[in-house]
Amino acid sequence: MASSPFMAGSSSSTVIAHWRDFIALTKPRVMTLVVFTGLCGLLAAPAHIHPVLAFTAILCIALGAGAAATLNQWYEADIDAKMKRTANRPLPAGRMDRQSALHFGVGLSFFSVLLMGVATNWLAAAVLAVSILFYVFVYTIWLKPRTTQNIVIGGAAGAFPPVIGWAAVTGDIGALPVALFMLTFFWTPPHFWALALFVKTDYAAANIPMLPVVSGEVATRRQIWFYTAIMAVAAMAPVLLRLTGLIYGVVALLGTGLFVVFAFQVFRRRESDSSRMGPERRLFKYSILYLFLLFGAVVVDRWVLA
Ligand code: HEM
Ligand SMILES: CC(C)=CCC/C(C)=C/CC/C(C)=C/COP(=O)(O)OP(=O)(O)O
Repeated sequence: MASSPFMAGSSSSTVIAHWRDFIALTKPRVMTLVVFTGLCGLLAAPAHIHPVLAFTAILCIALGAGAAATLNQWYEADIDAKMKRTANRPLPAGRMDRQSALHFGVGLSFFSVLLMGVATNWLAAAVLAVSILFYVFVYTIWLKPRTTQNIVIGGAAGAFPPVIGWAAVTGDIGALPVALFMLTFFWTPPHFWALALFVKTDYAAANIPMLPVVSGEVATRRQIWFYTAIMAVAAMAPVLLRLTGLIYGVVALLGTGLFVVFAFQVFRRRESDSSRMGPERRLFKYSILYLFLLFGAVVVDRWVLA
């Protein structure tokens, strides 16, 4: 126990971490969807970019998101140690010292933003910087330990990638990436609170004021339903505003319809069901597929109907 590097005297004790632990710090599974939404923002833009520059822009989004995730874990090592889901991460498990994680996170942040600026443009680099800073300072450090609305406001960080992808190609920010930002922004509460309903005890153990812990399950189910309704409007907005075409319209209508059904099942249930496929788990898993589908449809729409 005394050798756990984030505990007493942690910053001076050095553990030689395996490269796999550095990868783990970047939360690669979560980042697949972050990178995908960034890629779709880039591919939906009405401009051409050299494939090498496009690849570099997406790499920068991946590295920036990974840097933000690393700094989140650097800051939260003690919290992660208290939750079953996160206790085996490199820092709480003692496979890496905090200083290495800090250097890695800060270095990657600067590298991703500077490379983005040099390779594409400084607007894309600035938005990337804002999303990293937002995730680390606004969400992780400021809101997460303080308010049940932490993920609503803090979730904005995860909604920036389509804006960054678009800006990397065009040098500006159009109506479509703003609409995609809104979609991801209002998608985040049902995505996260569905999960929080079945890992509630974890957050209670770590003393994090997540909505189900503080306000209870009924209030959480109501809020999931509320944000799903707004998300449904945001999902249909691109086609109603003629920013996308019919392919997106059909995918968004069917996909959102199913989302609404699953969210309603979560809303109607009064007691928790932590079975393998209870409504909360189903909504959480579907939320991920849903965002992949809608963002993919934006690109198919643009390339097929172009
Ligand atoms: C404040 C906002 C968000 C919070 C608090 C949140 C929280 C979580 C948590 C706790 C998990 C469980 C997996 C893990 O242990 O790491 C998860 C999974 C996931 N999240 Fe989110 N999320 C947020 C926003 C996003 C955004 C913006 C995206 C992508 C656009 C995203 C994509 C995913 C994906 C793909 C998974 C599944 C990963 C896997 O398969 O293990 N999340 N999220
Ligand atoms: C380009 C760029 C910087 C993108 C950032 C993307 C971003 C903010 C994604 C948020 C996703 C995420 C893993 C939240 C976890 O919340 P948590 O850290 O509270 O979860 P935990 O309990 O698993 O630590």
